[in-house]
Amino acid sequence: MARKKQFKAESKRLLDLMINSIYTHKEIFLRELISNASDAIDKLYYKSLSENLSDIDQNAFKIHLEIDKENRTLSISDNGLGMNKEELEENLGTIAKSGSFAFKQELEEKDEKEDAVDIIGQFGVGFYSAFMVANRVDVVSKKYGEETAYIWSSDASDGYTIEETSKDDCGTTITLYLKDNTDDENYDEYLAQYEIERLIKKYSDYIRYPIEMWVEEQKRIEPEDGEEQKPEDVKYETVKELKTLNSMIPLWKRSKNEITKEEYNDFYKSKFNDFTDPQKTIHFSVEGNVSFTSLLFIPGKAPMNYYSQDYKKGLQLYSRGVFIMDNADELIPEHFRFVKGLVDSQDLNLNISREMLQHDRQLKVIANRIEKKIKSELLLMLKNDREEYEKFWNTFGLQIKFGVYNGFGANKELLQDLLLFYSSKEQKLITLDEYVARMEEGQENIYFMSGEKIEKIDQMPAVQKVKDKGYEILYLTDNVDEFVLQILGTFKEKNFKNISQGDLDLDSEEEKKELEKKAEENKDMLEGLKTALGEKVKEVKISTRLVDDPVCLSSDEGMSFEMEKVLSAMPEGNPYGMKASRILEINPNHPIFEALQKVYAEDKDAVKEYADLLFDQALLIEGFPIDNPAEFSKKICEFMVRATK
Ligand SMILES: Nc1ncnc2c1ncn2[C@@H]1O[C@H](COP(=O)(O)OP(=O)(O)OP(=O)(O)O)[C@@H](O)[C@H]1O
Repeated sequence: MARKKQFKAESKRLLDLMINSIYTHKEIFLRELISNASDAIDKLYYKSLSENLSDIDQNAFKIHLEIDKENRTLSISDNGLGMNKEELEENLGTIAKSGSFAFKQELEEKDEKEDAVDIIGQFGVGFYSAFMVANRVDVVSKKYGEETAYIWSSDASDGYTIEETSKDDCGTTITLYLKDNTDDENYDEYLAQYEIERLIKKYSDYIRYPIEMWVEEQKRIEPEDGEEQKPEDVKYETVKELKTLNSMIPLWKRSKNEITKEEYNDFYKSKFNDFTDPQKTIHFSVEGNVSFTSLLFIPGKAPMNYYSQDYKKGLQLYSRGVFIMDNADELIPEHFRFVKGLVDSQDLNLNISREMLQHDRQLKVIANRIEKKIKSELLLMLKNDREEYEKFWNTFGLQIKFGVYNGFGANKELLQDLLLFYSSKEQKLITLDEYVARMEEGQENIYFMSGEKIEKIDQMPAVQKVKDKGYEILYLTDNVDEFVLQILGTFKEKNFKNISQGDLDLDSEEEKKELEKKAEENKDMLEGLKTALGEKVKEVKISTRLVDDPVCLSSDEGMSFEMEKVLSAMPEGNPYGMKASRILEINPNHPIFEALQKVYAEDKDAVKEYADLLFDQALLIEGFPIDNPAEFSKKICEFMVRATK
């Protein structure tokens, strides 16, 4: 009879804690046991290399899973280094004692580089996660090079036993006696082949040794005569076969030039559930204080839920090929939230459950490198493949614009070179850099005009004058555009200038004098128009920005018409009633100006009707609703009738 040894008192408490508190998901027990098996094989592999062992066949290394439904057990076997009696006692009898960690340290002390092995274990607790799903665990182990095998057995509550047993080859078999099902928990699922397959794919797909299991699959029975069969005649048989459940080598660990575009695309589509090929794949490794490999994708299409709260940004995280978490949020900045992909690093500080990262410096370093890499790849695309970049821009440009605006412009320096706006001159999208590079001599500002559509903006009265001067204008059609330019403030020391706001200052000294004279001569009439319009306008003045059109509205610096419209369109409305100032500008070179002068000279009050009509016209041109459309229409008709009398 084996002598029963007791867990130390603290160990018992710790074990209880382990079983009930460390992990959120019971299913990770399999990940932990597979990782241990892989570590054990790594150790034997290392030993065989360093001691030149001829009886070790490296191609035979494997992990084997077995489901026994009758006895409700699941076992995990490896042909790794195994443990002798002392090691079983040390490693499995002492919680938080990691033989694997000690092994790794030993190697490091010997200055043997870590890449010889890729040991996963470090805390010395993973094994006990088995007790989350099992009420008894047997560990049969035989150490390489030793004669005797031992069985360690425990039901967690009442200590453990170690006895001699027999085992042919070196390695370890861990058998879990699954707990009885409860109302909340169905432990039988760990006896289901598909569930085990799913868990291996999810957590242990890139363990570098084959994980095998006998599986039952339905196979079609081919007719003997080889003839075509009708679907209803097709017969199936259940076939048992030994199947390797994991892919072993992660795509990102393979050399870049060996991977085809198709492989990348297929990987992306299956991993991130997309039907469309990614627009861009970025695969890179960084060596240094924090080493990592990253495989990133810019999707070809924005996901359906991209602009909703359901969308979760973040990258998948692997540590030494073991899946740690989905959507590691800190790894990707908000302005690149469309990027999907993963990071694999052995330098991460994981918390004990390996379900979370410690929020530490390493993580920041990785996130920084990723951000820079995405930016530089986008810039390269912009430079070398404009068409591709525009495709990207049409899908995710809005996100970049929000990125500039958000956080009071904290990321504007990083993102400003990625911006595109429509150019009046080129009639296509251009960068701010391109705009500035071809500014006319003496041109001080980067001109822009906002509106609903390019064609509409192009028709706006104020646009003509700037165009006539030979200056390029950026046409802004997204709500966020003006806010973006406002937060940028300047670009390459050039100011942004809204051509419907403030003084454009495009006239020569002579022209200015001429206009001042006209304003002085018509001072009374302009005041009369202002009085007629009352509070609706801040001022009525002679325009310096109109060429062919009779009137336009302009605003002071500060709030622009476009911003007012954006605020009013917000779900909560424009709560503070913030409005752009309205200045009615009249073209002194338009026949309407002469007509006004004439009417004013004959009957000062008659000018009021003209004032209302002109103001309503200006509102309509600017895309604002008018107060009284019926009245407007009536007046137009009256004028038309009058004109024919
Ligand atoms: N299949 C196995 N073959 C050989 N040794 C094993 C096996 N499983 C566990 N061990 C030994 O038991 C120790 C404790 O395992 P446990 O899973 O609790 O911790 P760990 O793997 O070292 O660290 P972590 O908590 O990070 O997983 C391991 O370090 C290893 O020395």
